[in-house]
Amino acid sequence: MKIVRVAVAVVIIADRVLIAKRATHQHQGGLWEFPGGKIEAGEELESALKRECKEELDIVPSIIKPLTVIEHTYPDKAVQLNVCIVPDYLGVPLGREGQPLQWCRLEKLSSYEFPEANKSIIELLQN
Ligand SMILES: Nc1nc2c([nH]c(=O)n2[C@@H]2O[C@H](COP(=O)(O)OP(=O)(O)OP(=O)(O)O)[C@@H](O)[C@H]2O)c(=O)[nH]1
Ligand SMILES: [Mg+2]
Repeated sequence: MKIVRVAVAVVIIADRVLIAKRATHQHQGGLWEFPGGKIEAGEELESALKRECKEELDIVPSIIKPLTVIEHTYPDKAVQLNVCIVPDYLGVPLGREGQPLQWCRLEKLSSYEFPEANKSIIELLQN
């Protein structure tokens, strides 16, 4: 299976993380996620992350710190999540694609339903 490379932004301010709800028609629809999306051919991770943050949240990350890379194979799709921490940004986040947003306390992350691949990200964030 071809691996889809994805840029994932974990926007954290103090003890809260910005999460978004995936639309029902999307892959892993109805679950919560960290904003982000597919890295285009020839695109750098940072550029993809900034582009997705603008497209999905209308913010511009001012600091980007690589956190981890996670490879996960769903029954229908293989993904490589390139997860970055965004501890600062310009603008005011809004769900530009109509997706609900939530500032979730780190300790509460486990009470939201995320795609399987996110489990180890959440563990990392909470430890
Ligand atoms: N953005 C994002 N994608 C995730 C997460 N966890 C996870 O397994 N994925 C998977 O990564 C893949 C790509 O993400 P995406 O659907 O947001 O890509 P995109 O923004 O380019 O969307 P589009 O294809 O609707 O245009 C999806 O298959 C999605 O299920 C996550 O926390 N955030
Ligand atoms: Mg996306």
